[in-house]
Amino acid sequence: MNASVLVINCGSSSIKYALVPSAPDQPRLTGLAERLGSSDARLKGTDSQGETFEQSLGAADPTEALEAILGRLEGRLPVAVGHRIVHGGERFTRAALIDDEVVSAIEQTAALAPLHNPANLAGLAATRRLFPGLPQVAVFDTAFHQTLPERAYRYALPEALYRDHGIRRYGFHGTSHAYVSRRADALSGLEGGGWLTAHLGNGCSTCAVWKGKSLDTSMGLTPLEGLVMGTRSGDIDPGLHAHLSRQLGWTIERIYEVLNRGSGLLGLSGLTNDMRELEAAEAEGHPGATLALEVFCYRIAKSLAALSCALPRLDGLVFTGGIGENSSLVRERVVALLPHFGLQLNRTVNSETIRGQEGRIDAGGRQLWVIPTDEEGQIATETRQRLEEISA
Ligand SMILES: Nc1ncnc2c1ncn2[C@@H]1O[C@H](COP(=O)(O)OP(=O)(O)O)[C@@H](O)[C@H]1O
Ligand SMILES: CC(=O)OP(=O)(O)O
Ligand SMILES: [Mg+2]
Repeated sequence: MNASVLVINCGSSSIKYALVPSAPDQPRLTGLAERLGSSDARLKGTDSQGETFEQSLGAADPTEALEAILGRLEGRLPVAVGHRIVHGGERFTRAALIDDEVVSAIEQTAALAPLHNPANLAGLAATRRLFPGLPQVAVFDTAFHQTLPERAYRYALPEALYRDHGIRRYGFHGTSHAYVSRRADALSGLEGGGWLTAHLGNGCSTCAVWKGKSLDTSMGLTPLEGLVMGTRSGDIDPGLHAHLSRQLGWTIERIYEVLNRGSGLLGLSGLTNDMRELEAAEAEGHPGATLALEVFCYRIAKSLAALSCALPRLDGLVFTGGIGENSSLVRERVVALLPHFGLQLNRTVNSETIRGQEGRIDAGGRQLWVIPTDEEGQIATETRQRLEEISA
């Protein structure tokens, strides 16, 4: 199919979009409508000349924001829309063409991802209204991890909670882990290697990939499990909820809010969830920033070491996401915590590797890669593949 796919990632207060042409050398149109739900929503983006723009959207709802996005596509109408849907439960092991039945199946998983799925569904409903004639495809964060073996996806909880309520580990960021592990296979010349991938953005997760399949990952039932993230705690003692409730009288809503939005790098540092600011603050001697960085890197290394058990053979480690792609400091500290893995960092290349570039940063031993993720490109690819299979 030789035409553009419009990729929509609809969050609780923002819509990210990308118009992805089939030819990689053609420019993408990308942007972000943010602060939706406030009276001061804004649309920012980049046009085909690479010029940035910003416009006010007032008190726009998702439909109005999508209409404004359409106005920025420079008349290049897409042939299909690909939606990022965070939770696909056990039902979706791959991308799905959207119809009423698929929408109702996604609605049923909404309880498992209350932060993400309702917003994804609102975007889906608005785009279906705006583009009634276009095929729309749902691409799930969870689908890539549906290859996890049962020993990796089950919690040690009563069986009925799994059987009757779907309580299990699902994993997220699947489009990113799938994309960067495939690139690592291609760049290394290893067909179907054993990779540990670390997606470090605002949300952070690790994954063990063997012959192109996810065998384990750090996120679980929800995107809160696992690593320390920008504002999310990652792993905590499951006894914490009862303790906070009994000792401090906290409600479940308050605990949820603190673990999701007040913890992680922000909570530890008492300063910010932004890695750039933390690095600058640490350099100036801010103790909270130093601690946040230390815990962040240690937990990544610990998670990678644990996930290595899932792999028959470890060929190397891949860093991606805003932090993984840009922070040479975080990469250096994580690698330094894994000396027994036979990892040797090429410090010069590591500190010179810049955003937007793929690069190998080891000095021998197991491979170390920085690979910029491309969730939008991967969603467009899976959208095209699904439509080609259906029309074949
Ligand atoms: N040059 C940089 N150095 C260190 N961290 C960076 C740099 N650029 C971006 N980051 C960090 O990347 C994180 C955001 O990652 P990103 O993948 O863009 O987020 P999202 O998950 O929202 O897509 C932030 O913590 C930000 O500070
Ligand atoms: C699932 C998840 O954590 O997504 P994000 O990183 O976009 O918040
Ligand atoms: Mg992200």
